[in-house]
Amino acid sequence: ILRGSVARPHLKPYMASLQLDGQHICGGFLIAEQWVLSAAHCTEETDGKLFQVLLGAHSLTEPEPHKRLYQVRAQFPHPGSNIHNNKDDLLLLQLEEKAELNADVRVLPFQREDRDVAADTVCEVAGWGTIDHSGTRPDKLHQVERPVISRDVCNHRTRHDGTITRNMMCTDSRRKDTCKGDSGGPLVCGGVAEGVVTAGSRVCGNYKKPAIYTRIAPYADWIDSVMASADG
Ligand SMILES: O=C(O)c1[nH]c2ccc(F)cc2c1NC(=O)[C@H]1C[C@@H]1c1ccccc1
Repeated sequence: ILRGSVARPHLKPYMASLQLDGQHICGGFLIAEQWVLSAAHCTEETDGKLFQVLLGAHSLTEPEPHKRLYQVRAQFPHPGSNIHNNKDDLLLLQLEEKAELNADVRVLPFQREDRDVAADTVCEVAGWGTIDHSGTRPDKLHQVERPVISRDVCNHRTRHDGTITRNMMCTDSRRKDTCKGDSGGPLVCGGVAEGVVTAGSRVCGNYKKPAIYTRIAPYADWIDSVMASADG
């Protein structure tokens, strides 16, 4: 998160850190007791290894009361996701067991109504991604508020030039922005997850390249079917 602030500890109890060998790779969030939603691109360099999912954390390194690392039973990248573009950039992770819910570990509801969030709506996004242009990696969760920009503005020739589909949405990236390591985290508007930070490589903090999110509502049926099928 560029030019945001340290989050209030454990006030975003749905946040997950997707890790490999103890290293934060991407964000994610708890959508059900045994399920975390993230971004499919985050699995690109894992050569088949499964993530571990850290829940209940504020600091990535310090001991905290409800912090717990969960094994993943199975990972389900959206079948339409691919390395060439940001389409269908969603990943469902089934935890090895149901997460123990408490003050620091809670499910975040996601939007099921497929209607665009109005431009200028201020939403918030959090993560353990880079916090400056030198790529400094924070130990504590950071957050930032960002206004939604319309798909037409985001698709302008000088911005994302028509690549933003109706299954995506954008926020203004002037100065304050998401960045590497924040991918997979939720864009929360009015207490509901409306989008997932896409994990395609992208410049951060440049107003010419707004942040891109996968809208969740269009995928509600896919999410429900995967959770129902995998004895979730
Ligand atoms: O965050 C992303 O956009 C993104 N997209 C990817 C695609 C493939 C892929 F193998 C990884 C990623 C990845 N995450 C990262 O590189 C994470 C490792 C870097 C990081 C940055 C800040 C703080 C901690 C760790």
